[in-house]
Amino acid sequence: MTVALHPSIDNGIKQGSGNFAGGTLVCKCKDHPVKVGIKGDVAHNHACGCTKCWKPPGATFSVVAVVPRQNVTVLENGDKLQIVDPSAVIQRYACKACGTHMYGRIENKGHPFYGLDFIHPELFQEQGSQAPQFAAFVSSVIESGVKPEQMAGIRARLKEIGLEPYDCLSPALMDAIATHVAKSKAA
Ligand SMILES: N[C@@H](CCC(=O)N[C@@H](CS)C(=O)NCC(=O)O)C(=O)O
Ligand SMILES: [Zn+2]
Ligand SMILES: [Zn+2]
Repeated sequence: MTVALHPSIDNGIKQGSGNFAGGTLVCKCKDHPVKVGIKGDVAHNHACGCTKCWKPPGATFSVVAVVPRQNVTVLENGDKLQIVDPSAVIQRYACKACGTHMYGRIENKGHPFYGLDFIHPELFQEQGSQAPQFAAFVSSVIESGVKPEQMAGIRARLKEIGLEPYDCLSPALMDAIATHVAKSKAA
């Protein structure tokens, strides 16, 4: 049986249109859903295996991307949002009723990713946003109950659908973080 990763990638990666103008993220509530407007396309879309990123029921991975924080606007029913863990680096705003994470924000101005919000593109009501590019924090799925002996199959399946598996972030993002740290130390 094929390993289930996430419903939006299990049947193969659907490429983005390349000119996604933005759209609206909608939570899973039937009544009064939270709606969040996003300007422009997402960047660095990826599968994340960490325990903190929101996943739909049954998924092993989250699918998460970033957008500039000024491109994120709560449009409707923002009173239903609450921060999941105020002590986390990424403050994830989730719907109190259905649990869906609508956006995650970094408030530490010294953080390498300050200025970028984390969102889940599967919540767009529109099609065409950037496709996932790689898989991050793959070994972390073990913390959610995946057996270590399942990891070879999971990594093989990620590669099969075109997502290179990494146990932290991709080399490009790890280099960006290290560059930020080096510059902060030099300053
Ligand atoms: N192994 C840990 C990794 C958690 C982690 O470091 N997640 C990354 C990727 S989302 C991160 O940047 N976390 C910051 C945060 O969650 O606030 C877990 O699965 O809980
Ligand atoms: Zn909801
Ligand atoms: Zn994560």
